[in-house]
Amino acid sequence: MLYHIRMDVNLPADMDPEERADLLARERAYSQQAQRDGHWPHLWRVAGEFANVSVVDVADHDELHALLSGLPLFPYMDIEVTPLAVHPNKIDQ
Ligand SMILES: O=C(O)C[C@H]1C=CC(=O)O1
Repeated sequence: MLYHIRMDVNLPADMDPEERADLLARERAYSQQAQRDGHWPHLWRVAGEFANVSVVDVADHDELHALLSGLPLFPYMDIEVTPLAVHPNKIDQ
C-alpha cells in the first residue's frame, strides 16, 4: 500500500547540539535503510521548510505505524498521512 506522508520537524531551539547531531544522524541511517529496503520510494524536502513529503510503500496501516513511530525524530514531528489509491485515468498501471 502506498501512502503520501508530510512530516514537519519541530526540534526545540534550545536542544543540546550534540543531542541534535546524534538524533539527525540516527534519523538519516533509519530512513536510508528504509529506502534501501524499498519502503520509502520518495523523499523530498519541502523547499524552505524543515519538512518533507514522502511516499512510503508498506503492507498495511500497522506496518506504516511501525515505520513512522520508529523514526528517531518521531517525538518531534507532526505527521500527516494520506492513503493513496490507483487513479482510474492513469495510463501506466
Ligand atoms: O529531514 C527530515 O525531513 C526528517 C526526516 C525524515 C526522513 C529523514 O531522513 O529525515
